[in-house]
Amino acid sequence: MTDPQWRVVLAADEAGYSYKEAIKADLLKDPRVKEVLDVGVGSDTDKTAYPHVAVAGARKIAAGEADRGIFVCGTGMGVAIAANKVPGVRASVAHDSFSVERLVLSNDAQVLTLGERVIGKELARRLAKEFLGYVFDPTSASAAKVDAITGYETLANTDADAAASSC
Ligand SMILES: O=C[C@H](O)[C@H](O)COP(=O)(O)O
Repeated sequence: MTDPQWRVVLAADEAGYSYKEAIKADLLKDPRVKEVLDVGVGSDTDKTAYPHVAVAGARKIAAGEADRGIFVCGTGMGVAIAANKVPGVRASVAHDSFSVERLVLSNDAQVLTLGERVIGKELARRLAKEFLGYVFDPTSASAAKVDAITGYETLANTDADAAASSC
């Protein structure tokens, strides 16, 4: 068995809480996982809106405190959109095995998002497990495309800085 490699951050709103907890229980038994960070919510009655937990989780990755994230909301879409606002973070919903594979191998995404109101719990658990089985190859043909995403991000940030300083 290889040494545990993944520090995984989990996030969910109230609509995704149940799946987050199921995935957390799986990760805590997964020999590939060395640390699980949970940025909330802490109960299915916590009304914290999905952008706040998604950005908190994405910031853990941007800060180098976590390698991967698995974020859950009703659809998986809101947490993905919010997580992608954090520079350096690539997140997407993926509800089938092929998409999960390509999310890592094509897009070098650090964050998988899932929709508790869209797919069944057993599929969500399986996809979370599969997500940790892929590692991006920086020598692959996909690397230049991911670099292009990052290039646009840098440009956008520069524009944002310029706009902010002009008003
Ligand atoms: O994308 C948003 C999520 O599905 C969230 O859990 C529910 O958001 P809503 O209450 O705005 O539909």
